[in-house]
This record gives sequence, structure tokens and C-alpha cells, in this order.
Amino acid sequence: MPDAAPLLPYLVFDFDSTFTQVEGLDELADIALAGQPDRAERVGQIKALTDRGMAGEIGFQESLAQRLALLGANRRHLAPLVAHLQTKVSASIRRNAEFFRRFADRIYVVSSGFREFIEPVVAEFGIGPSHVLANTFTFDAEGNITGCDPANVLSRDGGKIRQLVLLDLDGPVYVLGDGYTDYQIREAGLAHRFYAYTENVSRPSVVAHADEVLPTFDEFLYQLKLPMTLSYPKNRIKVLLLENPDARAAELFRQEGYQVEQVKGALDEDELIARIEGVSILGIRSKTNVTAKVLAAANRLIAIGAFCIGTNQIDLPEAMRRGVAVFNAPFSNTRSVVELTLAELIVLARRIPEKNPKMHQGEWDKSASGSFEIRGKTLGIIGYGNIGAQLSVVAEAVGLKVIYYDMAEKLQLGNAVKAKSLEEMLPQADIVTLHIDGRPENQDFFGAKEFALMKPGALFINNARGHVVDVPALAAALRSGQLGGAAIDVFPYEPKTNSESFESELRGLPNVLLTPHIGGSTAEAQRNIAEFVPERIMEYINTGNTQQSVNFPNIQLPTQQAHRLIHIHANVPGVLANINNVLAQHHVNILGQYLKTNELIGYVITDINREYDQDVIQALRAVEHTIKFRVLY
Ligand SMILES: NC(=O)c1ccc[n+]([C@@H]2O[C@H](COP(=O)([O-])OP(=O)(O)OC[C@H]3O[C@@H](n4cnc5c(N)ncnc54)[C@H](O)[C@@H]3O)[C@@H](O)[C@H]2O)c1
Ligand SMILES: O=C(O)[C@H](O)COP(=O)(O)O
Repeated sequence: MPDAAPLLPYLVFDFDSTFTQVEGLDELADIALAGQPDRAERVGQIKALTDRGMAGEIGFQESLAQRLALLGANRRHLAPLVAHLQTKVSASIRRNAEFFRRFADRIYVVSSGFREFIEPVVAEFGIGPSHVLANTFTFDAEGNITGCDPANVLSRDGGKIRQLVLLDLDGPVYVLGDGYTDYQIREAGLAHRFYAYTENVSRPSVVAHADEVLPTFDEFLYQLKLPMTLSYPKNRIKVLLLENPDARAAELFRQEGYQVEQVKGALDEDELIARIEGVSILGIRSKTNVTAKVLAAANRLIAIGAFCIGTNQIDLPEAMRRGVAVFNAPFSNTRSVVELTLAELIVLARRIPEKNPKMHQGEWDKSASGSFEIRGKTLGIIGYGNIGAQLSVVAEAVGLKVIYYDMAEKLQLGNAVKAKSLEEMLPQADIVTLHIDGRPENQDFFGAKEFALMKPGALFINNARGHVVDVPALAAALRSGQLGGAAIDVFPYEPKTNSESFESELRGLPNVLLTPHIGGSTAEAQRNIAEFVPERIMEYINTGNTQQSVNFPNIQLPTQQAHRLIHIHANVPGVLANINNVLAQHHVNILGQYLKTNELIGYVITDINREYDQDVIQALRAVEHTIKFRVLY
């Protein structure tokens, strides 16, 4: 942020689990006890004592004395400890190292830890020895650590309070720490505010006493309008994940610093409207409908992740109009659907859906009637997209002839033959499988007329979308024997959760294999999706890159040079000129500019010099037809 900072209050930082992610003494124990048979046990005891001390359950002096006795450390262990701690500085503190260097004279590190390892770690952040107040070790002649200097006030109970009295700081004091002893400074009236620092550890007894809770240091800088490395604290980005995507998705978002909330099943429109306020990223699968009403209630939504292939459940044009980018996983479960389809066509050809339940009921119905090999038969694939095309290759490999129909021109794979129409294809196919997408125009795409065109006794598979098939017509074709069997994975209405029952007139029909929309439900597919979608969304949030968004103009951006202005606007003439006029009026130097539009929106990325007046940001927000505007740095 280019603005000059106001005069800063004194910031008193705790070190262990605040400045660094870990407790120095615990790490020292781990290094010192390496190779010893009771290492795990003693490190565990030390960690338990640290926690009890931090939570205020035992006095500091008692906790320290017991930990030092267990430690068995020597001076030679300190250098590796420091090297280790330097890699363990809290991420948001490391990110804002520039802030520490710039305001080092207002920052103190007050810790019950030890100067020997704190000083070298904070020195890298411009904090000198006089601003480090900590204990010091005592050593014997062999360099073994024997204890701590008893004359140091920090070695005693209430040490931080005494230290602050001795410091006698002239001006407001803010304390940032994860421990109860940090709060006690505020309790004693020696600090004006206490910030519970929870980036590494969150202790309920400490959080309960805090004036504010800081999930990261960015949040502190943001609240106080101080210069920071990020344009917006990531902890303020709320993610709502519905329909149980693989746990990896939440893990990736959390690693990025976002807040993640999860709901196991789908939500209906009203339920989603009640949950969507304040949500920046919504993650769904095929069952949650993101309607215009939901989008209207979504006051902070930046992106929607469809953790699946289909995006027909999202009002894409409305999302676009509101500047919400939608991403999906277009190929992560393709193979899974292909494998299921292949299995189904063999299973149907052998009438397994009838034979399997009979066996479970004790009935031995051995017969070849109505069963056939798939070798040499003709498979009709409708929709020769990612799934249809891959199925075509696999089907030929097991001896099927393939004929396909697609409304778009497609690359013909292997020996597959293109049909010009359904009328041409359907009478030739022994098995027909649907792989078209779920766009609204495909409602009831396949009905009585199409079933009548199929060969009598042919098989039918729908693993695409439920609403593309007229289900009563399908049921009639099965009952009449026009169809010899069907495998159906998708339905016009599907239960929102596993506790809701499945209702369909297809239940109980002969040679019908019904599956609960599991085409993409494999460990491999779900894991792939859970990585692919968060990566696209985080890339969009961090760089503005819209590559593979399903509703935004796709721009693959070069690496950001300085500050990046991201402007989404209604696609009407003159907006780019107005943006550039604002920049020219404020003497802002443009380093690079990228524009792409589609039928509804324009997406302009402008990289500019770091030096600019904050007014320019307000002026850009006010440009007519702006939908969303943000600055990245
Ligand atoms: N059952 C499951 O769990 C599961 C898993 C993944 C995908 N799907 C669904 O499978 C379908 C196909 O997925 P994909 O990744 O292959 O999609 P895709 O977009 O790559 O392919 C769809 C193809 O259908 C064609 N098409 C659309 N409407 C058509 C029409 N009316 N007539 C002829 N051709 C038409 C398109 O031109 C395109 O080539 C989608 O509906 C998707 O939602 C289901
Ligand atoms: O669109 C898809 O990828 C499939 O329909 C799978 O949807 P699901 O993630 O809800 O199982």
C-alpha cells in the first residue's frame, strides 16, 4: 500500500508460536535429544509443560524449570536451532518483513524464551538486540545448558509485566501474542490492546481475553491501515464448500490462509441464500443450483468452483453480469465416467441387473436368453466431447464398432464413424449412450420419438444429466420391451443428501441398472478435482488469471510486475478509454494492459507503477459500468 503510515503504537511481540510457528525450547529439545531412545517421550513432556504454561495452568517459573531439566541441551545445539527457527518464522510475518524493517524502532520482542536463539532470528527483520527482551541460558564448563539467569525478570512469574514496567514506553502499547502471559501485560494496565495471535496456535483461554483475534499479521496491518505486502488479508476470504468435495480442497484453501466452512450435502435456494452473505468463494458439485436469486444475495462472491464437470446448475450469464468467475474441473473425472459406461454396457448385455438380485434371494436362473457379447456390436455415442471421445477409443479397444453424433464438428478418433443425425444413428446402434452436456436447451433431448427409432431390444445408457431424458418415455420403452435394458446414473431430481430417499418410476423395471450419480465418484477423480479447482480459483484471486474459467473471458496473464488493477465491467463501448483517462489524469504509468471481452463483460488488467495516489483507486471504482474492481499487489 503506497500511503505513508501514521505514527505506530509500540508493538510488543511474543516470539514462540507468534513470531515463529513453533516453541523454541520444544525445537531445542528435539535437536538436543536426537538419537536418544527416550527422545519422543521427553519432547512430549516438554511440549505438554509448554502448553500448560502458555494456557496459564501452571506458573511460568515452574514450567520453565521442569522443561530445562528435561532438555539435556548444549551450546553446540544452538546454531542448528537458530537455522531451523529461521525457516519457521510465521508466514504472514515473513511476508511483511519490510514492515518490520521500516518500523523496527517501534517494535519490541518480549519473550520468556531465550535471547540466544531469538536475537539472530529477529535480526533479519531489522530488530536489534536492544529491542529483544528475553531470558538468557546459563552453561557449565562443557557448554551444557544448566538453567537460566535468575537475575533476569523474565525468568520469574509475572516477568513480562515487570519487563514492561522497566521498559516504560512512552505512548500506546499493543501486545501481540499467543500466550496468557502476553494477555497479562494488558490486564496489568501496561498495554492498551491485546491481540491474540492465532496464526500458529489458538488457545481458548487466551482468545477469550483478547481485544482482537489475529489469524495473521496481515489482519493487524489491514485493521490499522498500515503498509502491508498483500492487498487484502487472506484470512478475510471465506470459502463455503457444499456437497462434500474431497478433503484436499479444504486443505488447500486453508493452506492459502482462507477461512473454510463446509456443509455435507447440497443446499436449496433459500438455505443457500441464508448462508451466502460474506462468502467470497462458493464450492459446489452437481446438485446445488446457483440461481440469480442466490447470486443477488451473494454480496462478496468472487468465484464459484464447480467441483465437477457440469456447470448447468449455475446461472452462468448472471454470474458473469455480477462479475463472479466460475471454474470447473473439465477433465478430472472423464476417465471415471468412461470406465463406468464400459462396465455398464457389458453388465446390461449380460442382464446382470436381473440376475444379481435373484442370486441374493436364492434363485438360480442360469440362461443365455437375451444375453450377448459386445464384440462386433455397434455403440452409438451421442455427444462426442471429452467423455464421448474417450469412450470411443476404449470401446473400439474391446471390439465395439462406434458411431457418434455431435451437434459440433469433432475430431473423428480411430475408426469411429460420424452420423449426421440421430435419425441416421439410432436405427444402427445396439447400445446408445448419452454424453451431451446439460445446457437448458437439452431438456428432454431424448424422448419417445428417439426411443422408437432405436433397434428393438437395444440398450440405453444415460450418464450425462437427468433432465436430458424424458423419464416417463424411457420407462414406457423399457416396459414395452422396445429397450432391452438401461443404465441410468443421473435423474431430473436427485436426493440432496444420502439420508433422502430416491424416488423414480424406473425403480423395479427389468434389466435396469440404477446408480446414485456416481459416474465421477472415484478416489482418483475426486482427488484430482479437489486440487484442480482450488488451484484455478487461487490463481484467479492472486493474479487475475482467468484461464479455464467457464464464464469469463480467458486471459493467461504474464507475471505481475508491480500493482495490478483488475477491472470487470459491462461490455459497452468506451469503458477502456475511461479507465485510461483516469490513469492519465492521475499521471499513472501503465506497464502493461490486457483486455478481453465476451458478449456480456469486459475484463481489463492493468499493471501500473507502485507509486500512485489512493484517489486513483476511488476514481477507477467510479468508472461508469464497473461491475467489480480490485487491486493486487
Ligand atoms: N454421471 C456423472 O457423474 C458425470 C460425470 C462427469 C460428467 N458428467 C456429464 O457428462 C456430460 C458430458 O461431459 P463432457 O465432459 O464430455 O462434456 P463436453 O462438453 O466435453 O461434451 C459434450 C458434448 O456434447 C455435445 N452436445 C451438446 N448438446 C448436444 C446436442 N443437443 N446434440 C448433439 N451434441 C450435443 C457438445 O457439442 C459436446 O461435444 C455432461 O453433461 C456432464 O455434466 C456426468
Ligand atoms: O458434472 C460432473 O462432473 C458429474 O455430474 C459429477 O457430479 P458430482 O460431483 O455431483 O458427483
